[in-house]
Amino acid sequence: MDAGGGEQLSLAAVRDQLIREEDSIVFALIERAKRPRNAPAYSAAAGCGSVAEFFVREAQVLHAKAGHYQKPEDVPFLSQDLPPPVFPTKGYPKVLHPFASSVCVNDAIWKMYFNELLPLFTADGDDGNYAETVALDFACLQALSRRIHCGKYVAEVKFKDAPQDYSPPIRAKDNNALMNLLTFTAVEEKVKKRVEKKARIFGQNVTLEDSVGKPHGDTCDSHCKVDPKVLSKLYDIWVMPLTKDVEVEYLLRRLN
Ligand SMILES: C=C(O[C@@H]1C=C(C(=O)O)C=C[C@H]1O)C(=O)O
Repeated sequence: MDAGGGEQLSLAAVRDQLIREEDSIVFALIERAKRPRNAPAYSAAAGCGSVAEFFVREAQVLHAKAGHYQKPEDVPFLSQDLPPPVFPTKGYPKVLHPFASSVCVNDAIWKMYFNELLPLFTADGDDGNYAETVALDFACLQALSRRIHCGKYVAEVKFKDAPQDYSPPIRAKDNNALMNLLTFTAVEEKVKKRVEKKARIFGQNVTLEDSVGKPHGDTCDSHCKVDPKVLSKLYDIWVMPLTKDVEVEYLLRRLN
């Protein structure tokens, strides 16, 4: 994470990075929405997995060889053993507890994405473009996973800022108390509103005839490439809760 790459890891810097990750998620969903659902890409073929599983496994091998998956927020899907990088990698400052690399909620992200989210923002249908479709899915999965696993940095900063508050529930393994401590409802409300607005702005059709001062409200949402409400729902019921699960998971091991 860029915010984790500098000398000072601060909550403001990590939150700035999360805001930047929103752009990647909104754009990835907009790209995927170009294609219909294309359900056959997700059903297992005889003897092997689906096109989507095949693509993700093979793409991750290539990414790993190129030097990806070295940072704690870059976590592969499908519990895959990956090859080492072919080229020397720069390394990253070790600002997190060593256990950070084993905190992973990608199984939940995978299920959420294919079972719940995809039907909300893709049109019914099958245009046969499965290779392109699963490449777009991979981009969505990676963007979501990266954002959610940045929760490790959030947790580290919160712990460092108030070890006296976090240490007792960590020692007591009190998940609920930790969840309450790390939750900032006002911040979450802003996040939901901002991603909805980003979907509205990034997903509009841009034409040279656009009139200045045209309203960008709910009235034009039906023309957006991804329904802005889907973005706020995605963050509300999946992205933020999973980020907080990562935070709790990280904190529970912070004193080991
Ligand atoms: C990530 C944070 O922790 C929690 C999760 C949030 C999120 O996923 O956007 C926002 C606020 C907090 O409830 C944070 O405090 O910034």
